[in-house]
Amino acid sequence: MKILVAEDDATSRLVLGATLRSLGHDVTTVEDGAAALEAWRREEFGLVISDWLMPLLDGPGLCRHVRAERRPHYTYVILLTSLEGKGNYLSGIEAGADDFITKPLDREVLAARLSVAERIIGLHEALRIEATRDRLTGLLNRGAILDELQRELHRAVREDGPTATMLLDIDHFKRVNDTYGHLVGDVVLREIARRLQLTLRPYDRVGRFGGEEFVVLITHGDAEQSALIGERIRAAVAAEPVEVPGGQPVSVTVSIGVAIGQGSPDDADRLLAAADLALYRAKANGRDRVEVEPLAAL
Ligand SMILES: Nc1nc2c(ncn2[C@@H]2O[C@H](COP(=O)(O)OP(=O)(O)OP(=O)(O)O)[C@@H](O)[C@H]2O)c(=O)[nH]1
Repeated sequence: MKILVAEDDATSRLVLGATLRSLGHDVTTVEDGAAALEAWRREEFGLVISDWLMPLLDGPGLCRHVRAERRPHYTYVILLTSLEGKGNYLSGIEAGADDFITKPLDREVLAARLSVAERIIGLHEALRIEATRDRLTGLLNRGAILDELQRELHRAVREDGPTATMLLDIDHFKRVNDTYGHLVGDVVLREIARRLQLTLRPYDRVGRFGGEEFVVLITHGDAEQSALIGERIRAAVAAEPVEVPGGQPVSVTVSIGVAIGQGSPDDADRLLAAADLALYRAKANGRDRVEVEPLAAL
């Protein structure tokens, strides 16, 4: 497990770091709460073990920041304390800590608490996946891809670069359902999702927007590059009919609308509306095609 240790006492820091490493963990140690917060913002840690009293930012203060700044993955926080008394434990929990370990440290107690931490982190992760995935295709669901779009817009603003949003809709999908039945329709949806993932780079994100509509976010996508990617997706879908268990292969095509944004994090709705407009044009112009909508005056 990736663990961040915040402890101002050099000897305790050394001992705790060495013990955690000997238990097989990947450990980063820092000497105060502010450095811990900086490291936590920079990297992903499953677990933070923090001393209570530290210069600059104390353990509960660090907890409050960790809980206030939303991250996709849960961070489990254990506070180290030699302080006694219910009041303190309660204020630590209220600040967002998950558990306490009393100093001086006992290796067996530490190992036991870490296995509880791993169990809880695993449960959080399972819940997160359940809440963000589309059951049928395994892609991000509507809520999750909209969250990703928001993050992508913040990144584009920070880096002062473009970002592209693509809306993709299977052509005449109702006919597929009507002709072959819903189960075959589902096979087609799953196969389109698979081809989309194969065609995209690992850092581009794809989600099911609803029904037979998908969203693709192209990081750093300008108009020219996004049109090329859209074309690659279109061709990958049209290239081969979808194999269906026990039935005839089904030929499908997709229409794609692309919108380019480079403005404010508040542009999600405008970007989606522009991509929808381009998609409408792609449908009106004969389907199985890509249309790009440049975003004017963002
Ligand atoms: N099998 C299956 N079908 C779905 C699912 N979600 C939506 N659909 C179907 O998708 C079809 C969408 O049809 P329409 O919106 O009329 O559009 P279309 O037939 O694709 O035509 P164009 O978009 O104009 O090319 C409907 O028949 C829905 O029942 C799903 O999860 N599984």
